[in-house]
Amino acid sequence: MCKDPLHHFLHGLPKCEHHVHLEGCLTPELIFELAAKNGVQLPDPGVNPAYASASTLLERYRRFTSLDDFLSFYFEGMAVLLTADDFAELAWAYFVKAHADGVHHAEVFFDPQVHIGRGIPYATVVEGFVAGCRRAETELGLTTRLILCFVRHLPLDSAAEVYEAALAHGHFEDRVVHGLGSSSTEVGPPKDLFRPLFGAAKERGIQITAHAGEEGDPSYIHTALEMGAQRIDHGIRLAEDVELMARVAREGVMLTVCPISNVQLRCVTAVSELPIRTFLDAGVPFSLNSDDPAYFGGYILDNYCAVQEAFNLSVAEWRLIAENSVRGSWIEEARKTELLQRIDEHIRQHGTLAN
Ligand SMILES: Nc1ncnc2[nH]cnc12
Ligand SMILES: [Zn+2]
Repeated sequence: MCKDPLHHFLHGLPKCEHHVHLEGCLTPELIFELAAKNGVQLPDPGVNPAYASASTLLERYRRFTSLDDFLSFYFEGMAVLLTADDFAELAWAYFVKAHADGVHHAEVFFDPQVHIGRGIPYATVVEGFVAGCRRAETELGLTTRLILCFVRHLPLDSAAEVYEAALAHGHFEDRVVHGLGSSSTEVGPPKDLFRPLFGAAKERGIQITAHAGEEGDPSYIHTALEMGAQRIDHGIRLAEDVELMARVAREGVMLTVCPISNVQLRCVTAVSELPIRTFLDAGVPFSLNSDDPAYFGGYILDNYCAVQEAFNLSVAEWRLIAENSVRGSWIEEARKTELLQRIDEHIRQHGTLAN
């Protein structure tokens, strides 16, 4: 728990999370547990000593050197997920944590291409994650949205295959899958790799978001917007291009910022280096998120607290962040109104105590 006097206020502040990878909620304990249950061979600790135990794996997670260094563990870890129940258990574990942190609405990413690549059918992955979402809605009162991420380290054909699978199952029409994203390694693959798929999706009215400007320079953000992205995941390097930043503010494009992730992956050396103040001053809407909480050692409330400790924001600024998180969510107007009222009530009850 953080020491800031605003901790209690931040805990109860109604939150929306828009940037969390369900596979990034796989803790070392669950990796070892599922590997044993499913008879999956983890990497040989003789070759990679990090895999000696759950605690050595966790220690290794504190020493990521880059996005790609993290991704190698992230893609290795998810190999233990085999059955629909495994995916459901993973999603449920995240929602329980998120609910305890004051999340009311969660939009969650998943990477079907990677699971298909290791022989798990698309339908099994979605069945499990949807079961976790439905349980969170029924038992915790959350609203949830599943966002299918294309991964940039695999060929366009494999992204097209999952897009076709989602279409064939009617998952966009039925709102089982609410939108598309793109993630994985940033600098290297063509910036506009998913242009044909995003173009086709846009014509069908499917929502689009894209990881950009995490390690890559602002031109990655520019390209993502040009391809139809309505939100930008991370986007921290936007502050390096004042003109583009003014456009993002003018168009109300929300950034889904992940402060602890950015420190853990060495995009910045401390949360205080993030352009939070710059974005507030420029009118750029953003939400605060956990990205891959099991790997980075912090869920959403830890991220809110880290920002508070670094920037000492006012209650009015927290109101703006919370309200923008609602406005940038892919939910119906009635749900937005309800969440905005909850924020208002929380601030009227606890805001003056926090000041
Ligand atoms: N931080 C991140 N950036 C890009 N792809 C990811 N996949 C999971 N976490 C990611
Ligand atoms: Zn991410």
